[in-house]
Amino acid sequence: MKGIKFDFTNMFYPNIEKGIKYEEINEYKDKIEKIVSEILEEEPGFLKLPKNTKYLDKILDIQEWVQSFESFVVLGIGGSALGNIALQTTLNPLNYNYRNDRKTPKIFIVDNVDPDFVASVLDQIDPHTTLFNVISKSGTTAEAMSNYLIARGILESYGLDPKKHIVFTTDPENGILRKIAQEEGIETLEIPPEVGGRFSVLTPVGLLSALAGGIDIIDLLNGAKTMLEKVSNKNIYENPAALNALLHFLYYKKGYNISVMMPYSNKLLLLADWYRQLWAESLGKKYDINGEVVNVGQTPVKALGATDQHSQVQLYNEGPDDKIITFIKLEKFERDIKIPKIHEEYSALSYLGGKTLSELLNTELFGTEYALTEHGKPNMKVIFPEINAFNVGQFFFAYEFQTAIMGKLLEIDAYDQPGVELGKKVTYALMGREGYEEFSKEVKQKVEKKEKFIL
Ligand SMILES: O=P(O)(O)OC[C@H]1O[C@H](O)[C@H](O)[C@@H](O)[C@@H]1O
Repeated sequence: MKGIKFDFTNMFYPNIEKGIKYEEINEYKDKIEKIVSEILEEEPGFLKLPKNTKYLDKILDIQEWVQSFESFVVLGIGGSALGNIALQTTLNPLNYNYRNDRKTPKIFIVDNVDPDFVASVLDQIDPHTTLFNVISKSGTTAEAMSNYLIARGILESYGLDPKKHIVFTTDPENGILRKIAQEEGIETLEIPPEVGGRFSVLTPVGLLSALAGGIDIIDLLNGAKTMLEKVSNKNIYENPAALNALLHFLYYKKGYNISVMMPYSNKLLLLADWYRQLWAESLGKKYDINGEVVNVGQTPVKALGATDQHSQVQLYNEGPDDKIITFIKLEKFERDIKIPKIHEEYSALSYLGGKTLSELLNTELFGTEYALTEHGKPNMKVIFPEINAFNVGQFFFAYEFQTAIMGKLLEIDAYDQPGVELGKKVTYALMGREGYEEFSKEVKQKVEKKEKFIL
């Protein structure tokens, strides 16, 4: 069958000595059935996306305009950037201005306020031929807003009409971007109110820059749609998202607090960055749904094969039993390189001659998998037959669904992120935002009173 596959072989006992036993899975069979039914019934926002053509139509309507620019610059952060970055690095890695005989803009994603970084992007674009896509669900995030103000300032300094160079992606009603759009007639795409940032890659948040970069967004959504069918299966043994969630949950209960995602493909690497936000913000929670303090969560970590074999794998093999490793394997690379048969006289080199790099890389993956298993460390694999929009759409959707299930298993709200508020509030206060005067004083006093220890 077409699409990605999940290989759980090395998660189970006796392949892994301390591995999960089938009896443990069986105990949760009914619970998983109930959870999957509940999610399908509750239909959290992201669930509706693969079938919703409303947003797709709107984006396709402006395709020609969007692709008439030379540069397309996303200004957003967190859920308003990580999916975009993953899509571009995975499916538009060369980011050419000319691709498949069709002119598509070069995509830049500015997801920080590091002045050196922002300036380096601005150095590369010509405002006359640039479209800025300001993405913010809330329409208040300081990083996205300051970069918007900078972009707008530049446009105005060139005497360019912001309406012709800016498109907003934001909530249909709330936030300052929506207000500006209404007052000034700036083209604006909607983020469905019920879809949170980290679940929004398949909304206009991710789709517009994807389309701009020449990615087949219809295939992307088709992939998500087929995965929705697959993960709607209530039988734990036939539902990869459910089985993956349950395995992560059962290991978590045994002290496996870390989930490493390790693609053996540079193009697929940043799927792991997208996953980090999804898993961390959705599941890292102080309170459960009943308001009890639980302090749960599993720390997502990103690694790259084979690079990190020479940096992290020592720890993964011999360190504490606290990690689950998910490899991402690519079966068919877009290109391959044959290693020349030079130095046949040295056996330390001659074994490589005549092989391909993809053969070497996937053999290394096999070696790492084998070693981890021998060391008794649980590991699994997501297999991409090849990199295409369909498979990437499947991946996004499977992990979103898995996160929803894990949230229910942990009995927490997987869709909020109250833990990020305090830091934001402090920034607002210290940057002088109206209404934060008292809080600013409070913060300064608290910091002053601290016994300092600076070396
Ligand atoms: O899209 P925005 O409203 O600008 O939010 C961007 C990001 O900001 C916050 O800090 C949240 O923790 C993220 O979940 C969110 O994706």
